[in-house]
Amino acid sequence: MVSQAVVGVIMGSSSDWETMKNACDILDAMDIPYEKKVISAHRTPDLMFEYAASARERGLKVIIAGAGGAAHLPGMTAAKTTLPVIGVPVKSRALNGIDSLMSIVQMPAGIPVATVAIGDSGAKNAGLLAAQILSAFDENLKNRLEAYRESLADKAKGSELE
Ligand SMILES: Nc1c(C(=O)O)ncn1[C@@H]1O[C@H](COP(=O)(O)O)[C@@H](O)[C@H]1O
Repeated sequence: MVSQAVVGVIMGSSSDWETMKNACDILDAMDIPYEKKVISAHRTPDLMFEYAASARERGLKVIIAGAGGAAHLPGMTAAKTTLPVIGVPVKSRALNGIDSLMSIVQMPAGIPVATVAIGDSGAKNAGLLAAQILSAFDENLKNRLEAYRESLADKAKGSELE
């Protein structure tokens, strides 16, 4: 049986997948059911509106939205839902993702997007943030997150320098 998705991972283009895969890898590792889709505020605006407007009633709890360049997807998604939206600035070819970051982070007061860092690490942290939000209501997930943190600490303590 496929579990009901609680996280929606959306991205402006299939070219964002290499970055956004990092968020999905974390969700897989944390055993969190999610769905992933290409949705664009620019190229498929009606689909974007419909997706965001129906997200809560379809059972989603958090949305992770990644986009590059003129990255309107996270903010426009946030405008159409009161679910938490985590924005991932995808590294753009022309401006290295600074454009994506500025587009996503500078939301007007009232419509927040929780913005992470540019690129792969940001996407990974978006997955972790989604997990941490859900863990406020899920003891087992909290335990998995604690085990993950312990593995990070063990790795750091085991670091060898030349
Ligand atoms: N920023 C957006 C939006 C949006 O914000 O709605 N839709 C697509 N894009 C971005 O355009 C970049 C180039 O896309 P292509 O590689 O398809 O040309 C991608 O990083 C995508 O997120």
